[in-house]
Amino acid sequence: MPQKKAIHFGAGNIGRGFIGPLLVQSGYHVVFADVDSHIIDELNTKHAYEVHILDNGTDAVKEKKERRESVGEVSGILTTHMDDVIKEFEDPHVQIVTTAVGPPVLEKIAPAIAKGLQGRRSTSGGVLNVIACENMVNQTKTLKDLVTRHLESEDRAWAEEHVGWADCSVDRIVPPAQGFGESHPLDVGVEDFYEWVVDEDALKQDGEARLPLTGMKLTKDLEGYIHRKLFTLNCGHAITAYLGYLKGYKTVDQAIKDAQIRDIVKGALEESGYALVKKHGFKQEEHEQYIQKTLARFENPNLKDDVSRVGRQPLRKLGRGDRLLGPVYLAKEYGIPVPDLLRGVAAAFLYDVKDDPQSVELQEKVKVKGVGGAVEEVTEFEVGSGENETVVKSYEELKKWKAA
Ligand SMILES: NC(=O)c1ccc[n+]([C@@H]2O[C@H](COP(=O)([O-])OP(=O)(O)OC[C@H]3O[C@@H](n4cnc5c(N)ncnc54)[C@H](O)[C@@H]3O)[C@@H](O)[C@H]2O)c1
Ligand SMILES: O=P(O)(O)OC[C@@H](O)[C@@H](O)[C@H](O)[C@H](O)CO
Repeated sequence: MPQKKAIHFGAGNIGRGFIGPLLVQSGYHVVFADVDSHIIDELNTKHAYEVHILDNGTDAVKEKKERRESVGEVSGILTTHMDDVIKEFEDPHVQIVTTAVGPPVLEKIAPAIAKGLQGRRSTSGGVLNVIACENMVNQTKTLKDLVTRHLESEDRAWAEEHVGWADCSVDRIVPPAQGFGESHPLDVGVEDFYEWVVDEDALKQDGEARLPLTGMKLTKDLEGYIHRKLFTLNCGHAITAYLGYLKGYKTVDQAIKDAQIRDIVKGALEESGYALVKKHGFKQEEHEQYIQKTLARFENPNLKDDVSRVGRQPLRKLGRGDRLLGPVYLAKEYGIPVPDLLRGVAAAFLYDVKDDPQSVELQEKVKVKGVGGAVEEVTEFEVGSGENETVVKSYEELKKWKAA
């Protein structure tokens, strides 16, 4: 039987280090679609690479042990070559389309996906599931809306019947590849832990295209999983990065070892945790273990994860439903005080990195409107409100860390 295929947009860290390998383990040939011609050329020359699992167990660290997994059955196309994209979508062996390009890039790949779906319809292609693996709530629904704008009504009707659009929660820390040598540009280093949870009800389950894949969990309660991950792992990660930046640390593991930073991060995760337990009915004890496990993941020294990667795009991270304000607003619903979460929000306003356009934009807002005004605009907590005042006070306190 000919091999089933997957198209994955974004041959970056999470694409090569997590989603691609799980698709391959599940028997798919993975066609990576990216704008990076160097990576695409390498994929089409080597058709294989290695994932280095940078275990953070004590012995492994001492002995610099690492496990490796070989990933074969991969190739690449450029998203700028529309004919190649359409040809892949027309291939009846393609059953799943995944993405890991970053939330702001979804609108850029939407026209290519729309053209691909038009081609698939015109060649009477079968059922397809699309899963966007981006760190945001409703990422695949967002992609569906963006793609639908490029479809005529008959194509839309076909897509409603033939395409499943499933949101998900995707979790594995994958920093940019480092130290594998110039002759291994596709290799990537990852942590051992992973979790990929997909909204079961949104999938089109049909014949060969049936899911889950190896390593994928299906759920009917995706909101609980995505909130737990985004408001714990990503929340703590972002606060560690912003506070780490203020103290001049380069990596997340260095920052989380600092007692002052750890106290704030732990406090923030406890505040967020009380809200998550109330909202989703998690068991308090199990959630505390989840927090402990999360902090241990940040400590992994082998990942060497740069605070600038984790802190990237602060305005996105300060979005109303995202990792910082999401738990703040959730806690507010239950009257839970959130001083450490608001310290984390304040730290984001101090993140001043010239080659990050969102950091530059945020600093400009602070310059033009003052801290309180900028906080009001971004967080929707009005000047004079308790939350706004707490963020401004924390901002002034944390500013001294930078000066020190
Ligand atoms: N790295 C992680 O630890 C991790 C974990 C979970 C989720 N995520 C999420 O996965 C997504 C990707 O993150 P990453 O760390 O892999 O980033 P990355 O920068 O390593 O990878 C993104 C890839 O998308 C490609 N790309 C950019 N524009 C494109 C376009 N127009 N068409 C096709 N490809 C394009 C880039 O060339 C790059 O290869 C983000 O949404 C992130 O939040 C990352
Ligand atoms: O990818 P971002 O910018 O949304 O967030 C940065 C990190 O927190 C993130 O990539 C984590 O490493 C990942 O979410 C772990 O599953």
